Amino acid sequence: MTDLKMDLLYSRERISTEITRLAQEIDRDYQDQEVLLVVVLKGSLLFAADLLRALKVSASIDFVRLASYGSETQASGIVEFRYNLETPIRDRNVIIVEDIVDSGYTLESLFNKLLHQQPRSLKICALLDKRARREVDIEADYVGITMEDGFVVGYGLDYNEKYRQFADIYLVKP
Ligand SMILES: O=P(O)(O)OC[C@H]1O[C@H](OP(=O)(O)OP(=O)(O)O)[C@H](O)[C@@H]1O
Ligand code: HPA
Ligand SMILES: [Mg+2]
Repeated sequence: MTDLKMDLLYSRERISTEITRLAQEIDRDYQDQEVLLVVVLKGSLLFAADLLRALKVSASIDFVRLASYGSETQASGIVEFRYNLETPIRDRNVIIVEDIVDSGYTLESLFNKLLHQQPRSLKICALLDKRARREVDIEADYVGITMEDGFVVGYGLDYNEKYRQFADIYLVKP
């Protein structure tokens, strides 16, 4: 049961189709190389698991925990690093895995931090791209779905820590 009003926006089938395509693009770009997926917890958990399973290229995985939204639907602009990578990324092909790019603050701070550690390459793979709300100049290299404005939940995305468990993505009604 939910206490928010919401409409189905992207079905599990649509999500799966986009992830298959993203994995094909990554496989093509990194033929005969290895990649390290840097997964931004918590929201990207389900996306990263499905993307990892869809990849054919040799892939490792590590995690960072960033948070800026808390119980709000607007970016606070303050990105908190709650825990960090275990893996040294120097000379690695790093792909940041994000569930959603919204204001861009989260990705901007992570991207700059990782860039300082001198990876061989650094790319961004985002399931959802909400361009309407962008406040900083950052773009994902691999984008699942470019969406309209609106707050979404499900498939890892939360409102106040709830609804991450839904297999589909829903648009919260205002
Ligand atoms: O582009 P931005 O405006 O920075 O928003 C995107 C980020 O916000 C959400 O994380 P949140 O802070 O809610 O943490 P969570 O992943 O634990 O839910 C989302 O999962 C992205 O990481
Ligand atoms: O639309 C959203 N839903 C959930 N979390 C988010 N973090 C940024 N934008 C969103
Ligand atoms: Mg959140």
